[in-house]
Amino acid sequence: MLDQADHAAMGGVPGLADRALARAIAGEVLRWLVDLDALIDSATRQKLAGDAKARMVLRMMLAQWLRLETPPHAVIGTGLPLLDGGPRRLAHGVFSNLARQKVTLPDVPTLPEAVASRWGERAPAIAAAIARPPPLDLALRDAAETEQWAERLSAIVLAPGHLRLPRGAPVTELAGYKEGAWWVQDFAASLPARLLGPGEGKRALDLCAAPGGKTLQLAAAGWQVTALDLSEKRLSRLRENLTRTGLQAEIVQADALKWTPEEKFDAILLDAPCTATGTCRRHPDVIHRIGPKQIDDVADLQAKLLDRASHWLKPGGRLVYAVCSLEPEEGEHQVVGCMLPADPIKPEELPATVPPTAKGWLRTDPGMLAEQGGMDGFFAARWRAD
Ligand SMILES: C[S@@+](CC[C@H](N)C(=O)[O-])C[C@H]1O[C@@H](n2cnc3c(N)ncnc32)[C@H](O)[C@@H]1O
Repeated sequence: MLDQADHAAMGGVPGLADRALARAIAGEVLRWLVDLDALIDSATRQKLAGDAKARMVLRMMLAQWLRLETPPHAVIGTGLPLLDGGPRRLAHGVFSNLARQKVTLPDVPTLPEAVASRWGERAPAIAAAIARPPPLDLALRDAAETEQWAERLSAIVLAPGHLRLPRGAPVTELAGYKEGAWWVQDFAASLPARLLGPGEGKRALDLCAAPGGKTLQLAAAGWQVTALDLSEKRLSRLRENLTRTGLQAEIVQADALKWTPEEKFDAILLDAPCTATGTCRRHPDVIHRIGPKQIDDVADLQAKLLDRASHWLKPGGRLVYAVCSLEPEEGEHQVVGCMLPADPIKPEELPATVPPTAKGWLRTDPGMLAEQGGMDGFFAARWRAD
């Protein structure tokens, strides 16, 4: 969602540096929204409406000063003109008052109450992970070259085939980008495809495949991949990724709720559409945008997709269901509805830093791997057809 808004909003912003700054301000406002609003409310006699333009501009000004370390006079110079013909004096007074008091933000962003109660005891670690944008993770086309690429890119190794670089690295200028030696993929997002093992030329369906991080992984692991997605626009990114990496997959644009395969598969990866709350470090808009209604709607779609996919396996074939969501309704609750025999994940199938749960599922949280910059929240489970 933030990416879509970004695309629409950036139309009138010339220059890469200005766009990066606008994106950084939006990201910081979304991460620290509750705390920024508390500061604004502490300095106004009458509470500003939630959607008042003065509040919006003050949030941006405070985020620039408190998070992006822009000096107050520069913030005033760029922020107040946004309120020309409006409550400019009010905003000036509020900002100057807070700057004089040298207010600060807490170490960890405060989550909206409903979100904190939804995430329960996991909430503090997730909130801490939201405080900073995440580092850059790369999945390698050839895991045997892990050490070599780690050295070339000055990266740390998270697991065979997966590297981490500091955030802000210019992706298209990094060694190996042009020749397609790697693609950008959060470490947690790389785990579900690992659960299908090597392909040895057998057929895999990547259901809900675009923009294709997991298609690339499956193809690189030797699967003969059919990549299906509803969105032609997102599939065009999958095509670009295949071209850049020199990997291959058959691409199908279709609605998985209507499509039926002509032949069954040895493996299916259903990376279902979800609320994506597990990506809150990168997309902090999900903290404010997702609530029970969005969770219910998507859980309904996930159940239908899982049911359909469970009929498309050859005997002995394996199905992995995955979502980048932190919500049990999309993960733990969802999988109990699948009628196939469970195929619990074994510890030796995953990197030691992310062991499976007692039930043999995968559950990651943004608060895991905290020292190295966290990871997306993912859930995955696996079944094997009789
Ligand atoms: C979580 S994303 C997939 C990410 C992808 N697996 C990857 O690793 O890059 C979910 C995808 O489901 C697709 N989708 C949603 N509803 C669908 C449907 N009814 N049939 C097929 N694809 C659908 C969306 O277009 C979106 O690309």
